[in-house]
Amino acid sequence: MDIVIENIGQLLTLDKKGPVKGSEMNDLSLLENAAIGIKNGKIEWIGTADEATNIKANSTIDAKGRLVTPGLVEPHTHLVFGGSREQEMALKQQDVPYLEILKQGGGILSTVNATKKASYDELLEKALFHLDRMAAYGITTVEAKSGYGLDKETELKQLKVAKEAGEKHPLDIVSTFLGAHAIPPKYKADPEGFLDLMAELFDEIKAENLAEFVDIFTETGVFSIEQSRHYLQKAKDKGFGVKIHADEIDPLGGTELAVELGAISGDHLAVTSDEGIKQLAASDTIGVILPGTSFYLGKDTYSRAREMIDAGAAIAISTDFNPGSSVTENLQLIMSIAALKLKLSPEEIWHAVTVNAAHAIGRGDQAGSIAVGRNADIVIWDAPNYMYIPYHYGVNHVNTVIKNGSVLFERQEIR
Ligand SMILES: O=C(O)CC1=NCN=C1
Ligand SMILES: [Zn+2]
Repeated sequence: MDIVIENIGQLLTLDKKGPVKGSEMNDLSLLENAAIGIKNGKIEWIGTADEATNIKANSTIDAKGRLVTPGLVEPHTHLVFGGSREQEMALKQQDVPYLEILKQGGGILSTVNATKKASYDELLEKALFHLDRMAAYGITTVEAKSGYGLDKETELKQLKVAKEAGEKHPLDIVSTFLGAHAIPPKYKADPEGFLDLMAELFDEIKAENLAEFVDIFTETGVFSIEQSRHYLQKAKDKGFGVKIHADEIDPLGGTELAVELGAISGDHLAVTSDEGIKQLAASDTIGVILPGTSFYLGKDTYSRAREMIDAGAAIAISTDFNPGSSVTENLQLIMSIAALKLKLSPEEIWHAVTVNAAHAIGRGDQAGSIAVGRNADIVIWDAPNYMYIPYHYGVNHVNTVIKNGSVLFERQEIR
């Protein structure tokens, strides 16, 4: 054995077929006084602390009775972007609505301008920097969207940056093409024409393996249900999985569209209708809930994720890391907001940041669980149990992050 992690107080394996739905999300199996054996970057053995004493290993890590879980899976980020939008904070404080800022040419369009100006290397360096911070927060697999180009050249630039970031950085990246993120000014009167332009990229993106999913912002003032249906059907016909930024601000019925199209996930779902909750619960589409965005946009209402799970849906949660509507890589903070504002139990939250998040990006067989044969993506936490993480909010509880069997991050003691 290469490494044995011994003296694990509480081990959450989350070793379930998944996606985990409804009341199943509350059924969290855990092992106490456990140990894990790692060999060639994979999990080779899981057992008790006593059994571990008979195992020869090149090195051991003493978990000192702490919590150990799978590496977190981040299913929804806008990782690759130029610039920043701190100047919009004042508008948010004056309660200028998100869609109004966008209409005035700010918001997404402001980041589009900055992304077009940024060089490939600047975008790559920035993405690697944010991936380092995500790793330090315990995240070991990340979904990354394009969507700040809104022209062929810049959308491809973003996707190529994400691909190279995945090759250069130890975290695993899953890419999504979000060229349909907003309508650029020159297509203001012709959103369909813009979607046709973005759809022309499908063949090249598929051929160069630049994205596995195609996503669209279905929202008032962006793309309608009909435009989204037509565009995503084209993407499905080209062999892409589909996702939808659905029911974030206005309840257009994006959740129902995600279910209708067999989307792997419907994301945001902040204002999903009763009918949408019913259809989601009866489907295989995973609801990816972004409560940090509701918080950051100063919303009084949050996704009805509690009702979604009670109705039988599979739910994942995410930071929605992006430069305008949720500027944080701290998925642990989102776990706390999910507890306090979505009223999810700690058990549901742990399913939502591991096994269900992995399934929401097509990695259910590779990430989000600790099981023999899986990649050794593991986090040792400075916490006695799994309830502690959502309970103690806003800080980083990570002690050690292991990715494919290598230690990526260890908290440094200052004393
Ligand atoms: O504002 C942004 O940059 C990201 C976003 N897209 C749709 N909702 C939020
Ligand atoms: Zn988003």
